[in-house]
Order: sequence, then structure tokens, then C-alpha cells
Amino acid sequence: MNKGQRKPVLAVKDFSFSYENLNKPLFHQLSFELYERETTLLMGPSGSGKSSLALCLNGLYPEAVEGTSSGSIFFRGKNIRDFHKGEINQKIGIVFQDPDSQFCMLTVEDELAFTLENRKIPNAEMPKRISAVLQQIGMDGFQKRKIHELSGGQKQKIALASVLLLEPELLILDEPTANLDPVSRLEFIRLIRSMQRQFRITVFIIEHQINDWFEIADRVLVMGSNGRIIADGEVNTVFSENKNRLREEGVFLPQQFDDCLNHQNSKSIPTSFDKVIISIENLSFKRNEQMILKNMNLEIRHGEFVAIAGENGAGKSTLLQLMAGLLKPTNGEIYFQDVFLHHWNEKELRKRIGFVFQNPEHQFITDTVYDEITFGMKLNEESEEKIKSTANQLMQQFHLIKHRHSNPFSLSGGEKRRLSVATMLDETPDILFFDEPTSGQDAQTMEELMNIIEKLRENGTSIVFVTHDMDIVDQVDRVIVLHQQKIIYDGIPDNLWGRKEILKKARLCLPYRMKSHDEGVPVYDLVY
Ligand SMILES: Nc1ncnc2c1ncn2[C@@H]1O[C@H](COP(=O)(O)OP(=O)(O)OP(=O)(O)O)[C@@H](O)[C@H]1O
Ligand SMILES: Nc1ncnc2c1ncn2[C@@H]1O[C@H](COP(=O)(O)OP(=O)(O)OP(=O)(O)O)[C@@H](O)[C@H]1O
Repeated sequence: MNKGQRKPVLAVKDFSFSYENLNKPLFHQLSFELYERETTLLMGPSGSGKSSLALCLNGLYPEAVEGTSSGSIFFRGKNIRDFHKGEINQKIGIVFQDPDSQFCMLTVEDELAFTLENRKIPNAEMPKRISAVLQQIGMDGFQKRKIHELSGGQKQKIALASVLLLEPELLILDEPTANLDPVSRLEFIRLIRSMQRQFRITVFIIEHQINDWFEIADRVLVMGSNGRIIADGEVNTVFSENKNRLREEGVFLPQQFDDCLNHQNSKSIPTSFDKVIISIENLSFKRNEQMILKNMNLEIRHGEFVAIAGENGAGKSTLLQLMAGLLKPTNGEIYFQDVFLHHWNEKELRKRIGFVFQNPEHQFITDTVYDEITFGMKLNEESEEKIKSTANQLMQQFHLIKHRHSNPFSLSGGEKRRLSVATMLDETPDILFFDEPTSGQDAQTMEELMNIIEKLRENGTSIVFVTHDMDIVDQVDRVIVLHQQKIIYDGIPDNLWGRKEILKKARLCLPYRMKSHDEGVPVYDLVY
């Protein structure tokens, strides 16, 4: 049966949407259809309106925000406005970009039971279903854990489990794997594929990078910065016919279409890594009596570009926060420039150490983008002139000028992350800690971020960041891999790629430039 004869699950007709505080519509007269058992990827530059569209598709917007819409959205032929409240949210399940905004209960078990209650599943059946879904996402045993005490990736997995329990007819996933370790990401994609075969669900995914989804995506839609769909069709056709336009828009091209891709290695920057900036001696750290890091020794040198990798929950964010003095070791010592970290004056330390959180919202303390960027400079009593010119330069650099008066919490995911990085660069720090700075960024911003990092390094700043992106790890001077409270690898990335047993233990995979040697094998089977 061709598409002309098939009935769409979802039909969007001439749909436009505007936020009241923006002077023009975010997107205009969008028309497209989604079909049963198809997987459609929505791509587009950061801020183009992808998450806003997802929230319109399941009827949450425009009611839940100050916004207006025109046109219609039909679910199996019925206007979504004509469904009873709550009914449409079960048919169309959505996982938000920020899992924190999804949770309503304290523990994992209560959160998942809440979904089952809404589906009127009998209480007696719940433990079995909860255990089964947690097993599917590799988190059985986490039932009693408090959600706010989970790592970023663990939270994302719980948000995904919750929507899987809903068994919706249409599943909308907004950057669902951004915080997952590489193997969890591939496992999740496989799970979606098998669920789709089993339950005939339709899947709509918002993603910046298509590489992992390439094998299962039937179709790709691209939203342009002009608020219109600029490409729609089968994956190969879209990328081969629109390569230049998509590149101009800052959209990531799949590996096989990206002829500009090369293995850039930042080791070319002349740096002497002799002087130690951070030194860790016999560090141990416990949380709620659980040992997270044990007897760790580590040195970071001036100008070094270091990545920290490892599976979800391995302790990467914890290590970063300890090195930045945001957490105190249970045992052992950390020195910053040869002085005990906790002997430093707090104000002086914050000037010298920059820290970008995994969740950018944890960093925001003011009501506008401008105030956020100038906050540190005002605190340091910089001149009015310097504050203005630095703020303007940073807003230009991070494409935030048009949002200068916006509330940081109303920005798109990528814009929030760019703001959180910009606020750290009002001065050149001695060391900059980044917790997954590149996740959720479009191709253009990613490239610009890497350029900013290179410039900082030229000025001697050390960069230490946590990432699940093996292509970024491929570009650093040194990679540290954490596993079961310890460092199991510390060296150059090129040597890591040959250490299959380490990759396997830490649930890492190879960068794409190395995977491409095995052509013809589906990417999700190419973990080791
Ligand atoms: N609640 C809101 N009020 C006002 N403006 C908003 C609100 N939410 C989003 N915006 C603005 O709408 C634009 C689109 O945001 P949206 O989150 O839909 O983009 P996106 O394409 O998903 O971006 P990203 O790839 O960065 O996640 C952004 O410029 C954002 O600042
Ligand atoms: N506030 C907290 N209270 C108690 N335990 C916590 C807290 N935050 C994290 N943990 C636990 O500490 C361990 C390490 O968490 P951390 O956030 O450092 O992991 P991570 O390697 O950064 O993970 P991810 O890749 O998922 O972001 C995890 O088992 C997590 O559940």
C-alpha cells in the first residue's frame, strides 16, 4: 500500500505557532503526516522550534504557555483538541528534552507506578511491569532510589522507562539519548526498533545527530531557521539532495554524507604540559554510604585538553565537581596550583575555575540572558564599559543577541547550554570544567565551541570535560576512563581505541571514523 492509500496516525495541517513575547511566529504553516510503524527524525538548527513543535503535537502547547496557534493537528483523523483531557497524552507519549521537567514523584518506583496508575493497571501487576521495564533499560534494582539522587543519564533512562510503560501509539522523543553512555544509546535504539515491530508504534524523534539512528530512520524532516520544513523524505534522498543547504543551516550531516569531516587533532597546538594545575591524592568520595570514587590519584597540567568518559553513573560529574571544589572529598586531598583546594578564597577560586554544569538550569540565577552573562562581572566590580562590551561580544559569539532580554529558562535546550558556557567566559579561567558541553548542540555551534576551546588553550587554559561523544574524545590530548570507582584508562585516545576490553567494561564505543571501516554492518551492531 502506498502512502496515498494509508491513513496517517498523525496529520499536521497548515499549523503555525507563536510565543507571545516573540515578534514573529516560530513556525509557519507546517503540513506533514506520520504513518504507523514509521520512524521519523526531526532535525534542524538550535532554536528553530523543534521542541516547541513536539509539545504542540501532543496538545500540551499552546495551552500550557503564553502562545497562540493556527491550523490543525489530527490524531487518527480526530482533531487533538476534541480528545478528553489526559486521553491524548496516553495515545501520544512524549519524553521531554530535560528529564527533570518530566518527573512528579520522589522515587523511581513511585514515578513508574504513577504512569501505570494512569493506565489503570491493577496494583498487583505493577512490581512485575516496573521490574521488566527497568531491566530493559539496564536499571533493575533502582526501584527505591530517589530520582533527584540519580546521575544525568540514569534520570534520562527513567524518563524513557516511564513513557515505554505508557505503550503509546505515537512516541515522541526529544533528544532521548543525549545523556546516555554510547552502549546504552545503541541499546535504547535497538529497544525502540523491537518495540516498534511488536506494538506497531509510530516514532517521532528530535535529534541533532542522525548517525546512531541512521539504520532505523525511515524518514527525516528538517526544520529550517525560517520556521518552515525545508526537507522531507527518505533519509538518503534528503541528505544527498540538500547537502549544502543543510550544512549552511548548521545541521549535522550523517557521517557518510559529510565530506568535510576529517580527524582534527588538537594536539597540534603547541603547549607544554609540564606544570601541574590540579593534583589529586588518594581521593575517595562517598554518597549515602555508597562509595563513588576510591583511592584515586590524578594530575591535570596547564593547557591540557582532557576528556572524562565512562558509563552512566560511573562518577564522572562527581569527579568534576570535586576537582572544582564544589564537593568535598570524603578522604584524600586535592591541590589547585599547589595549594589545598579548600584553603583558597572562594571568590578568587571562582575567578580561576570555570564550571559548566550538565544541566544548564542549575547555573541560572537571574531573569534575563544579559543579567546572567554580566552577573560575575558585576560581582567583581568591573567597569560599566567592560561589562557592556564583554557581554555584547559573548552574546554575539554564542548567538544569543536576540535573546538578551529573554528569561534563561525560556530558551531552547541548545541556547541554554550556550548561555551556561558564555557565563563562564567573562574572564579567561585557569581551568575550565565542562559537564557534557556539546550535547544538544547543532553542527555549527559544536564547531564554534571547539574553536573557542582551542583559543582558550592557546591562552594556557586547561580544559577538562565529561562527554559521551566518542568523536569528541577522539580530538583530545588525553582521555580518562572511569569504571567501578577507579580510573581504568589514562592516556591518548588513539591507544584507547585498540583496548577493546576497556571499551567494553566502560560501555564506550569507537569513534565513527573507525567504525566506517566495517561498511555494510549496521551501526548498532558495531559496538566492539
Ligand atoms: N516558553 C517560552 N517562551 C518564550 N520563548 C520560548 C519559550 N520556549 C522556547 N522559546 C523560544 O523559542 C525558540 C525555539 O525553541 P525550541 O526549544 O522549540 O527550539 P529547538 O529547535 O528545540 O532548539 P534546540 O535544538 O536548541 O533544543 C527559542 O529561540 C526559544 O528561545
Ligand atoms: N545527589 C546525589 N545523591 C546521592 N547519590 C548521587 C547523587 N548524585 C549522583 N549520585 C550517584 O552517584 C553516582 C555517580 O553519579 P555521577 O552523576 O557522578 O555519574 P556520571 O558518571 O556523571 O553519570 P552520567 O553519565 O549518567 O551523567 C551514581 O550512582 C549516582 O546515582
